[in-house]
Amino acid sequence: MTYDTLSSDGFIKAIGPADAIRRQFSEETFEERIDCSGKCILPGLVDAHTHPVWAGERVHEFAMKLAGATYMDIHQAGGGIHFTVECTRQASEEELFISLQQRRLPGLWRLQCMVRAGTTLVECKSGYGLNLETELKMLRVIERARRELDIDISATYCGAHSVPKGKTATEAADDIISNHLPKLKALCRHGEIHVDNIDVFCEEGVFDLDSTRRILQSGKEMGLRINFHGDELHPMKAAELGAELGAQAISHLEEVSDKGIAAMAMARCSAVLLPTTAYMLRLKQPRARKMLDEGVIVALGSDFNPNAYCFSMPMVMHLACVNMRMSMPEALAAATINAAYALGKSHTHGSLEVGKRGDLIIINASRWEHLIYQFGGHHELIEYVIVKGKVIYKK
Ligand SMILES: N=CN[C@@H](CCC(=O)O)C(=O)O
Ligand SMILES: [Zn+2]
Repeated sequence: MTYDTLSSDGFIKAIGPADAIRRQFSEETFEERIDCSGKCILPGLVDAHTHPVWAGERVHEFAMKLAGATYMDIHQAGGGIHFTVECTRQASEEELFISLQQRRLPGLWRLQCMVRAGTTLVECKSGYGLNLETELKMLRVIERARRELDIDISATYCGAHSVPKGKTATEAADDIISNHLPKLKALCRHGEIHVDNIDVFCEEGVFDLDSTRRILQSGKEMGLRINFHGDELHPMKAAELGAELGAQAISHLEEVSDKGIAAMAMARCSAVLLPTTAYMLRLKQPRARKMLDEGVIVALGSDFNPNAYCFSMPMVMHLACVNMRMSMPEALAAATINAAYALGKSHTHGSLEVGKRGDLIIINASRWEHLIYQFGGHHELIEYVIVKGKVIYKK
């Protein structure tokens, strides 16, 4: 039996057997009809964690890591996030925007690459400015992308991505709370930018638990959803903190404690797992199975950033299955409805249901599992990417 989905004004109007849909809508005219015989229709993929706005290359660091340097070795030597911060501070707003959407420079057309890999909703973080001026520049670039591009965006303020040179974590937290957040609030109120989530990199040598708590609490008080980096390289009790603060999501969690997992399940705080990073940095894998068994809402993200350079949610799902032992249905749910949950959008995004957004992909395979099974094969498989009923990519 074949099923048709039909969208009107960007929302799914009906789903059902092709014959019934044809009968029901025989009087209607359509902009486009797509014959999907022998193909699969899936919800558009949702990427719950990315850092797509930055300038400067870090390909040289990949070689350093292959030679044995750890993420923190490079960070503490002034590379990593610090290097990207320097380059991003120097880049103009236009240069940063171009890196998101045009093919001008090799390797830099990031959101379009994500769309080609099936992503229809993506979380985008600031966090390579650290000072107010550059954080706002990044948020304006994200806002412009939100208005001008078809891909749907959830915007995250991540001014606490690293402690700026010359400041302690406490001083950086004070600056964020007293200067960044009030400015952000004013700009959001005037509709100049739109920010959905607040993020902190809670990690040994970056933001400690107390500074993380203060920043997240202040963000929450101004109406932002808490969605932060925690328990990645060291156990920080970030999961316990997130559950206590009512966080919507915590990312990474390679080092989460048993108590943290239980607390997240209880608090309905989702875990955004990032298989590319664990793979790239040869970290221990997050305990996806235990999280799933205990009822945590497990989502996936590409973590696209200069450290983990991957646009592709199909590859992320493949890594989640092989390295984190998730089943293919679990990985698909994590890259669609659960990722939408992590962004507070599961009521409108992340599944094909009448009344929800018409965000979908059509793959040229008779079984949907091919999208995960064919590692790196998504360019061949994905024929259409549709956002709000509009074809935004056609192979
Ligand atoms: N862990 C912190 N932030 C990023 C890495 C950012 C960078 O290295 O530029 C992450 O999620 O992996
Ligand atoms: Zn990240």
